[in-house]
Amino acid sequence: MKAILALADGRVFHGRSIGAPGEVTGEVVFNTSMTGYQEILTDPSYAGEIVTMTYTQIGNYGINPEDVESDRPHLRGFVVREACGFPSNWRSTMSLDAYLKENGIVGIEGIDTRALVRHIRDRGAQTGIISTLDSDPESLVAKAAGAPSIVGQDLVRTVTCSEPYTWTEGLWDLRTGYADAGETAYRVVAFDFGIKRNILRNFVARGCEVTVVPATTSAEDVLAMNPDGVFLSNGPGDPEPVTYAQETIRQLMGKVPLFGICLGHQLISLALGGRTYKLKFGHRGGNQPVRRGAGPNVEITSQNHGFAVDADSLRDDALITHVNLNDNTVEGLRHRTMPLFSVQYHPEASPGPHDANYLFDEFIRMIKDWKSLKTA
Ligand SMILES: NC(=O)CC[C@H](N)C(=O)O
Repeated sequence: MKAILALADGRVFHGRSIGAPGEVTGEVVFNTSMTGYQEILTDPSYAGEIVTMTYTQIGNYGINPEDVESDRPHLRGFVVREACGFPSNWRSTMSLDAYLKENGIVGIEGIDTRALVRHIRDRGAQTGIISTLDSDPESLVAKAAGAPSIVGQDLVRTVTCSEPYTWTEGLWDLRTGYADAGETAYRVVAFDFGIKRNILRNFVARGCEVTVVPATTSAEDVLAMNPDGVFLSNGPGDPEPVTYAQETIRQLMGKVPLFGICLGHQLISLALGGRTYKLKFGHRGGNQPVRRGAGPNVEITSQNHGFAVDADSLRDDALITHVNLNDNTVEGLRHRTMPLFSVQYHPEASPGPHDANYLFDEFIRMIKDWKSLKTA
């Protein structure tokens, strides 16, 4: 079956349908990871986005029920050069195409993804449409141009959990699979703005009793749970309209150690009085170089964000700890007096890289120090 991808600025690509038939609009972005397509499909941060994979063949190790970051795919559409129809992997239980169909995700293959990515890099990420229903390019471009922009929308409300829950699964091991929770020493409350499971697994692996709470939970309710630390998760879309979370974070600052990843980092920055802005085409991939501190230390990181924190908008009480070496944008910060730090990238990255995994240990250290101060 034929499918068309059209961009708001008039560029049109003709290809073949993969996954479900239909028509979807969203922000067209690209990801340069060579592996991890299951994690990308199920990362709630991609809600509202049509994701293009730059790697030429996707689906070659199939789909398994374990390598997921949430219970279902969240992105709006999926664009690949070639969707592999004959996966080879002992863990695979179905093909990419079957998985997309089962979950109602509209996709397209067989287009020149290099041309698409160069276009987005030159002109910027923008709204687009994938359709198997409408074959008129002009009509599709008009629909893409008329689709709502990702800027100004609160997409967190569309992915957050409705009730608090406890998380007990630890990290995965090749021989034994996912670990069970062992003895717990710290109580962590994790805000679900679109949380990825591997973050929760990293907390469990470090002896945390983890309670996940909805995005709209009040500071008062969180403090009533008597946490040793509070985590602010990744999540989709523009951080600016998520004002309720910024207010909650403002109320929690200085009362309990805080750690934020990606959207959580952006929300912390806004709560500190900073500003965020939309990047031209974002950072999405597994090889983004980040400089740590002022010295020569570089981490290769996994990233997925379309917005960034404006360095000039941060006051002196926020110390910029990490910087992206491709474009010098802010990748991490720490407060000079309050127990609080955050990163724009993903220390939990599954399938890696794992250079930044030490950040979970830093949070545990911060919790320990805070606990000993309280009891001193
Ligand atoms: N992974 C994330 O948390 C992404 C944060 C935010 N939605 C952005 O695109 O910048």
